[in-house]
Amino acid sequence: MAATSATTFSIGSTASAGCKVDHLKQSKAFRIKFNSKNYLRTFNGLKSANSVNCESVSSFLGSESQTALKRSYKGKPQKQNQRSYSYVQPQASYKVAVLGAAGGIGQPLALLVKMSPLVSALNLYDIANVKELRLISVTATHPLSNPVNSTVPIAAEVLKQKGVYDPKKLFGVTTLDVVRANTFVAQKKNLRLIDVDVPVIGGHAGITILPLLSKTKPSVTFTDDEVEELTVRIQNAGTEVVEAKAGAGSATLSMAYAAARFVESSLRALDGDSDVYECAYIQSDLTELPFFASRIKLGRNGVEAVIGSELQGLTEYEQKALEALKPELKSSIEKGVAFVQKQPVTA
Ligand SMILES: NC(=O)c1ccc[n+]([C@@H]2O[C@H](COP(=O)([O-])OP(=O)(O)OC[C@H]3O[C@@H](n4cnc5c(N)ncnc54)[C@H](O)[C@@H]3O)[C@@H](O)[C@H]2O)c1
Ligand SMILES: O=C(O)C[C@H](O)C(=O)O
Repeated sequence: MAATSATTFSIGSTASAGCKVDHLKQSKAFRIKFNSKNYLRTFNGLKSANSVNCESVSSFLGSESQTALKRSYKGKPQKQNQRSYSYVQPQASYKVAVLGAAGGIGQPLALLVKMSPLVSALNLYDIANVKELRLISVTATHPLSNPVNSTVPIAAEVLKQKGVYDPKKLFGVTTLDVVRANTFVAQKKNLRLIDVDVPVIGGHAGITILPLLSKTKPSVTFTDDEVEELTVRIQNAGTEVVEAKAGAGSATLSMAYAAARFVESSLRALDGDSDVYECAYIQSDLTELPFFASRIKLGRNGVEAVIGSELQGLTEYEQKALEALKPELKSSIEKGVAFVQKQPVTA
């Protein structure tokens, strides 16, 4: 298997999940190992919404019928007296690597990932304060480094050059936009945060972040002013933090939370949970753009299906915003691809 250098496409914090076998050579500098013996509650605080209501999906694998997917969305039958949380027997068998682990996001992310009962070993990599760099190979990667709209196409091009690109296993982490959308809507409508689910599509910068407020669960009515105010706040939330920190960096703890949630979802999918959905920025044919964030179904092999139904029946405001974001997202994607093409090819 071709080895991918940690330095090749991690310009910040990246969590690579899914190595059940010993693919990841551990850094001498950091290694944490632990085991879970007992039944533990699922990592509920990080669990994304499930039971997606959708009318159409485009399947990555091309084999699932709509009916089969709809059946899977209904979730597992609830046993009588079953409590609202579920139990898992932790396998504690997955290795996770955090690249950029010494950074503002990497440090709290490592702590949160360590809490997952599905993780048996956490390998932390950084170029800061280590004596030795090692090559690692990865089975799935989650770049969250900005600008995500370009770094994902960059990662795709680099992986293509190395002959190891699998579009089903490359995700740009946009979970923070969903976390923010859920939080702001819950505050505005006086709802319990855990009940709120707002899909966010497009990309991860400014107007390319498009929260689909009309698809909010539970069903909520917004005035036009509320839609405008919430949409703009969600789109500018990253800048809000950057400005509040006044030059001392961007969102760290909220991003660590969001990334840990995405890692947990990926591990649950790898472990066979058939009811795992997240929004992520991926190679996509949902629109004319080659990369696009939308809700996806995660499975053992990465992206199992793209949930296209959420792009149907948009409000006029959302439809206009979708058309408006496309040129900007297209330009960011093209910049990413051009950036790689200008680099000398390395072995
Ligand atoms: N996707 C999102 O929603 C989102 C949200 C917030 C921040 N971000 C982005 O996440 C990235 C990281 O943010 P941060 O606050 O943790 O930054 P940071 O500068 O505190 O940490 C980055 C770490 O990565 C390390 N690093 C750099 N190059 C490396 C390499 N080649 N291999 C291994 N480690 C390397 C650095 O030494 C540093 O410790 C930034 O690009 C930021 O813009 C994304
Ligand atoms: O890192 C940034 O520039 C902002 C970040 O992407 C965020 O959404 O908080």
